[in-house]
Formats: sequence, structure tokens, C-alpha cells
Amino acid sequence: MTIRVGTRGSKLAMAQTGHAAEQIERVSGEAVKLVPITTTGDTSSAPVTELGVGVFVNQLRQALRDDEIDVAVHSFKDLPTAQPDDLVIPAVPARQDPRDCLIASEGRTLDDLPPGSRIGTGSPRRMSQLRALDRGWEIVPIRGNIDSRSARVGNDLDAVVLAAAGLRRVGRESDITQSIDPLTMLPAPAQGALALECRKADKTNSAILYKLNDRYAHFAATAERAVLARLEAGCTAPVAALADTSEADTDPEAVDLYLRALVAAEDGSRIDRNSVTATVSSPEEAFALGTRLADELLDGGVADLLA
Ligand SMILES: NCc1[nH]cc(CCC(=O)O)c1CC(=O)O
Repeated sequence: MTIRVGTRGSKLAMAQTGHAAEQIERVSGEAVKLVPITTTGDTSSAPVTELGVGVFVNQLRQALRDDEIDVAVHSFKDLPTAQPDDLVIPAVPARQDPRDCLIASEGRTLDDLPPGSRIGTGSPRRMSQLRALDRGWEIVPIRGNIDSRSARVGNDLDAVVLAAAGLRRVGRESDITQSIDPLTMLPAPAQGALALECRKADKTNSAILYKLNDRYAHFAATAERAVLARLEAGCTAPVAALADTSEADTDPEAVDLYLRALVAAEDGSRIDRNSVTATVSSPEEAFALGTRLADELLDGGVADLLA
């Protein structure tokens, strides 16, 4: 049996899928083959907010359904919150650094950037948190792959904000001039986590993938994405969530979660924040925690910000 692992053609996707494929090979003892799949998200240069939710995902999922591949490797933060009935995610492997980071010219950090600095990002979540700092920066909408974004630093931009995990996966970690504290910029739900997906009916590969599941990453990403699901917001919404995890001393199977979330006005004029802690022993409990936090945010009136 050869396990066919589908990947988008971008450098980031190839890098993270290659790494996941090695792990699948290790735990399964089977041969693994990478199958490149081109998605609309890769071939179009339109903003993600126009292309719509799930653009990077649908073609990979179709390839699973058409039996062209056995496993799809996704950046978990790019997945819509509704899981299709015919597909499962048996594994969320150990998470990379979930933080956003800055790549700035001359090694600068956010503190060093004067008013008028041009900072590039395509994410409404990042834009609104940058604007909320009220430092007089010009926030410039950008798209494209990691290399083309970071190449603009020192040219038409003073800095860009990107996910640390993506930079590390493509080997550009050394470009980072600041890992931004989540107090300053809270990351996207499930940022830095991968989701390994297969057909639900495929019990063999489900069992293989499950060996790569990391309980901490799984519970954290589940809680964070539950916030998004409850708010009925997509991956481009100005919603951020991050769960810190630690082993619970009561029960070796349980995980202590400290879950923070925020919803921002796109112009940065308002950010509603909330947090909650709990000990959870199952994905269902992690999901319930995220739902509860979202409900508290809704009680505080965040629906105005999501309209
Ligand atoms: N939206 C694109 C995307 N999807 C996943 C990552 C980075 C890797 C990750 O968060 O797992 C990125 C790039 C970025 O946000 O900088």
C-alpha cells in the first residue's frame, strides 16, 4: 500500500506536507507519495476576502473524495469550521509557534516603527489589531506567498506581519525581527497547527493518522475554532483566539486550557476581549469551552462587530 498525500503546490504547502508525509511514513511503515493539487487560491491573485472561505481547501477535499489521494494536509486555520460528513481529521500534530511575527527592515520591532511606517498584511484580524495600537502606521493590504510578501520589506513596505509557523516551515525563520506577544496581537484560531484529513470510511488511514495526533494541539485548536464557529465567522474575520495548554495535575489524560479570544472592529476603534480557563479531557469539552467563551463575547455585544 502506498499512502498518497495531497498537497497544494505552494512552497509553504509543499514544506508542511513533506514534513507530515515523513511522519506518516514513520508511523505507518508504508511508502508515501506526494501528489500536488492546484487550487484556485494558488492560481488567483484576488484577495482572500473576495475568493471566499475554503478556497485553499475545496480542491484538496475533492481529490480525497475522488480517491486521487488518501490524506490531505491543511493549515488548520484555513479550514472552514463546518466539517463535511464524509471526511474526518484524525490528527492535529504537535503545534508550531502560534504567534504572528514581524519582518521589518534593519531588524526593527513594532516599537521601533515611527508614524507613517507602511506595514503590509492581508488579514483583517491583523489589520485591526495593528490599527488599534494607534501608532499612525499605514496598513497596506497585501497578498501572495511568503517569499513575495517578505521581499517587499525594504522596498515599498517597512514591515510585514506573517505567521511564525509558516516562516519556520519554509526555512525563513531568520527573517523574523519580532515574535509579537499575543497580548499585542492575538493569532488566528488554530494558527500554527496542521490538520491531517482523510475519508471517514477509510479506517486504515484514520488509524494511521491518529498516531500523529497531539492531545495539546488538538484540544487547543478545537477550543479556538469553536469560538469562530459560534460567532459564525470565517477565516478572514477579525476574530482571534489562542489557547495556552499545560498538563493537568489531576489527571494525566487531561489538559489545562487558558483560552483567550477577541473580536475587533476593522478600523481598530474597538476590540472586545475575553478569556476562560478549564481542565478538559476530550475534544467535546474543548469545543464546549470555546462555545462558552464565544457566548460571553456575544453577551458583550460583539455581534455589532461581525455584521
Ligand atoms: N492564510 C494563509 C496561511 N495559512 C497558514 C499560514 C501559516 C501557517 C499556519 O498558520 O499554520 C498562512 C500564512 C500566514 O498567515 O502568514
